[in-house]
Amino acid sequence: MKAPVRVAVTGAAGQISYSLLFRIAAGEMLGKDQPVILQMLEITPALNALKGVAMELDDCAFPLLAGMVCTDDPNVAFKDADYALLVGARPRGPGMERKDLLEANAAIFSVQGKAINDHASRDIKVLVVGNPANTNALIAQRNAPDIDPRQFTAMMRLDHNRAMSQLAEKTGKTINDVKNVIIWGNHSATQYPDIHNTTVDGADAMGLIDQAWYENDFIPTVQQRGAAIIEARGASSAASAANAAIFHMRDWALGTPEGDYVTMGVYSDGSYGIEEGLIYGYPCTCKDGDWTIVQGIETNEFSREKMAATENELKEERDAVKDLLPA
Ligand SMILES: NC(=O)c1ccc[n+]([C@@H]2O[C@H](COP(=O)([O-])OP(=O)(O)OC[C@H]3O[C@@H](n4cnc5c(N)ncnc54)[C@H](O)[C@@H]3O)[C@@H](O)[C@H]2O)c1
Ligand SMILES: O=C(O)C[C@H](O)C(=O)O
Repeated sequence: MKAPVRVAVTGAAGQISYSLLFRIAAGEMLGKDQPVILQMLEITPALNALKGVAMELDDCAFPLLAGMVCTDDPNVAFKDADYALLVGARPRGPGMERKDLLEANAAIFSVQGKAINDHASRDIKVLVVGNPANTNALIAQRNAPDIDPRQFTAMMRLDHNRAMSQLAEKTGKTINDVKNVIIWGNHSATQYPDIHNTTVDGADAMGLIDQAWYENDFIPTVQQRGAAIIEARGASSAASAANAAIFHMRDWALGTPEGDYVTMGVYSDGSYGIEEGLIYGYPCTCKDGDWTIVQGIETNEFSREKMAATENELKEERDAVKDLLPA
């Protein structure tokens, strides 16, 4: 048996975490041979609810669950953490854009970035789920100057999965047939779902659909899917968000399959002309616990315009929280 790793999860009594923690403890994120210690963070008034979640985790008798910590102190939650899933934040309601949450949520991520900097493993892998995820990831990263910025990522995988599923349905194929989808940019309504390099059952995706469906149906459906779920459920996506978090971390830790790539919100190195230092959705492959931005993808004018629009929104969000970004 491997030595246990420490996985910090914030917002651990919230709705996403209720779909997330049990799957992590079951080995679906880091493998069926990897014991985990769950270090769960909540705000003080939610500690009793968190206790209930911990009791249920106990009652599952998961062989891989090697320990649990329940706390309202970020310094305790991130102590020696090897992985951190930053879920705890307010979700949006009907009629809101995700960036409307910036004011409510941004401060959470500066505090947690500092706690990660001071207490976590130097090799920690951080995934930010709480919205607006890319800019919250930027805030956490900038408040953790002693940790490599590449170790802070934002969740774009839900958008990626949504795009795969829409395309499989449209073409009458299965998810397993869809390869190399990209969601460029921000986890917001400006994200750009790009299928110019996608194949479906080996065929070029753009050849299987028409441009009008791509522009007027597919792109807005994927961009607005979070709002559509809120409208239908009366609450933001939870199980699918937890699933995307599991997939993101699993692929980062254990590697992406040969011949496919995934979308991750990662620290821009200037690839594809995007400003360095933004947390931007890029096509990535992962190997040996590290990610690489896929290079050499051709982008046409339509794509470049959309990639720039979502980049501009990320710059605006960054400028709106500049007080929380130490130089
Ligand atoms: N990136 C994505 O694709 C994606 C998908 C779905 C939801 N989200 C976002 O994830 C976040 C959580 O969603 P949810 O549905 O689980 O919300 P929720 O309200 O059910 O749970 C959030 C939990 O976070 C806790 N919390 C608040 N402040 C905290 C802090 N400082 N430290 C620790 N815990 C704290 C709350 O007490 C609550 O239990 C929201 O911001 C939502 O918009 C992102
Ligand atoms: O849309 C939201 O506010 C929740 C989440 O980001 C989603 O995409 O489902």
